[in-house]
Amino acid sequence: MDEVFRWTTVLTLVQVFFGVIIGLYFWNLLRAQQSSRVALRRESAHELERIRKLRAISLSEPLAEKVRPQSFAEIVGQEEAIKALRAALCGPHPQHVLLYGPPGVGKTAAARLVLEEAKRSPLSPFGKEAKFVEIDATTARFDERGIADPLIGSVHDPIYQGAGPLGMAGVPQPKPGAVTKAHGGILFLDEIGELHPIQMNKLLKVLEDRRVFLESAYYSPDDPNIPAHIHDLFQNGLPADFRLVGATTRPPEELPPALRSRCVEIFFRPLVPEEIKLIAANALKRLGLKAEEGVLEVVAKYATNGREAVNMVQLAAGLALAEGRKDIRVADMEWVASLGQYDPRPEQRLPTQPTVGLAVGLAVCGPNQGTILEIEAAAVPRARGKGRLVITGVVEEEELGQRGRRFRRKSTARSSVENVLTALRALLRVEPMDYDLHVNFPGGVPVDGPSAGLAVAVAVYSALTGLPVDHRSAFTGEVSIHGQVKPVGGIVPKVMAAARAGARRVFIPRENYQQLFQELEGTTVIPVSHLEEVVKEALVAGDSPAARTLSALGLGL
Ligand SMILES: Nc1ncnc2c1ncn2[C@@H]1O[C@H](COP(=O)(O)OP(=O)(O)OP(=O)(O)O)[C@@H](O)[C@H]1O
Repeated sequence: MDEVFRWTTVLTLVQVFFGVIIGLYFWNLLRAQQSSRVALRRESAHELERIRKLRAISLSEPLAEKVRPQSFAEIVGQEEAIKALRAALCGPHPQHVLLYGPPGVGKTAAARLVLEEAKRSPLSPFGKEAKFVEIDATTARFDERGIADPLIGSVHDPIYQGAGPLGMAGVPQPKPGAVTKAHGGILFLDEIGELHPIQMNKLLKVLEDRRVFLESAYYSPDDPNIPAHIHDLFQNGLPADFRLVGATTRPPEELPPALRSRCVEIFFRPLVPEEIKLIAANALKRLGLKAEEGVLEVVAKYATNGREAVNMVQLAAGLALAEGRKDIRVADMEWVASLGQYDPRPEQRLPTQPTVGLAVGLAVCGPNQGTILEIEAAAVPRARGKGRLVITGVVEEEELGQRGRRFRRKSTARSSVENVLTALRALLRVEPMDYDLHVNFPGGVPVDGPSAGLAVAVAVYSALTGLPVDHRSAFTGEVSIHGQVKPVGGIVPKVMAAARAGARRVFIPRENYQQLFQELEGTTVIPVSHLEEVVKEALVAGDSPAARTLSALGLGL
C-alpha cells in the first residue's frame, strides 16, 4: 500500500514538475509574443505619428498644376485632334487610341480630360466610377521571370519573401497590373513607343482577350489548399476591359502595325508662335501676374511647345515674385531664355522677292510637322549636249528606325531631278543637257525626293528661262516623266507650314486636295494635275527673250 502511495506521489510530483516546466515555456512564449506585439505597436504608433507630421506639411500648389488645362477649351491649337479624341472615346463604342505629336503640345493634358468628358455623355459605357490609370512605358519595367510587372500584372509565388499567410500555405497570389486597375476605364500609356517588345506583345494579347491570364509553377487546379478566388483568377483571368490611350513622340511607322491596326490614330500638331503666346498669356492670368509689352513675343521666340512656354512663365514669375513684383518684364523673360539656354525658334521665311532659280518646296520633318524648304537651281549654257548635272545638299542616305530594326534609305532626290529634266525637255522643248545645271537643296533636310519634284521643276524651269519664281508661292508634288503631278504624303502639315510661312499660293497635287484647305485665311491652295498648269502660274511675267519664246510655245505668262 505504502509502495503504491509512494509511486503515486512520485508520479504526481513528476507531472507537476513537467506541468510547471511546460507552463513556464508557454508563459514565456506568450510573454515574448506579447512584448514583441507591444514593441511593434509602439513602433507603428511612432511611425504613424511621423507620417501624420509629414502630411501636415504641405507646400503651395506647384505652378505647373495651377496652369494645367482644366477643360478642352483651354487646350490651345488642337481643336482637330480633340474633335477626333472625343469621337473616338466619348460615344457609345469607345475605341483604343494612339496620340502622335511632338513633346509638350497637349497630348497628356487632353488624355487626362477625355474620360471626364466621356462620363458626361449619356451614351458612354464608362461608369461613374471608371478610372483613369496613367503609366509611363519607360518606367513600366518588368523582369523576365515575371516576378513584377506593373503594366500587365504578375504572380507572387510562395517562395518569395513577404508572401504572407497565403504564401506560407504554398498558395501563389496573382497581383493585378495597370491593365486590371484600369478595368472599366482608360489606361493612359505615355511614351508607348518605348514599350519593350515583350510587354507590347503581352499588351496586345490583353487588348484581344480583355483579361489577363497569369501563370505560376506553384498553381495546380487540383490543389484543395488554394482558395476559390485564386482558382477563379487563374482559370478565368484577371479582368482587364479598358480603353487604351497611348501617346508617343515617335512617327507612326515606328509603332508595331498590330497595335496601330487596333487603334484610332490621332495627330497633335506643333504649335505656332501665336498659340505659344496664348498659352503663356493664359498661364500668366492663372498666376495673377501682369506682363510688360513684348514679354509674350520673347516667349514665342524661344519656346517651341506649350510645356516650354509654361516653364518659361513659371521661372519668370518666380523671379518677379522673389523681387516683390506682380509684373513680368521683358528683361526677366530674356534672362529665363538665356538661363535655360533656349535657342530661338528657327523662323520659316519665304524669299523676300521673286528670284530666278529659287522655289519653295515643302517637307515633313516630324510627326505631323511640316517645314518649308528652299530649292535652288542655276543654269549656265554649254556646248550642245555637253552640259553636266550637279546636285548638292541632298542627304544621300537616311537611317530609318523600325523598333529594333534600322535600315538605310538612299535619297531619291537625284532620280527625282532626272525625272523632272525629262518632263521639262518635253514641255519646254529645250535640251537641259545644253546647260551646266546645278540643283541645290540648302539646309541638309532629308529630302523626300519625289515630293520635292514640283518645286525642283519650277526652280530648274526658272533657271533655264531666266524668269523669276513668285516668292509667295510654295510647291509640293511628285512629277512624272510625262509632267503629271502625282500625290504625296503629309499634305496637311506641308500646307500648314506654307501658310504659316506666309505663302499666298500653295500648289499641290489634285488628288491630295482636301475641303479643309478652303478655310485657310490668306493662303489659296491650288490643286494641279500637270506641270504645265504650274509653270504658267509660278513664274513672274516679264518681257525677256525667254518669255517671248514661251509665248510662242503657247505657254505665255
Ligand atoms: N496645346 C496646349 N494648350 C495649353 N497648354 C498646353 C498645351 N500644350 C502643352 N501645354 C502645357 O504644357 C504642359 C505639358 O503638356 P502635355 O503634358 O500635355 O504635353 P504632351 O504633348 O503630353 O508632351 P509629352 O509627350 O512630353 O508628355 C501642360 O500641362 C500645359 O500646361
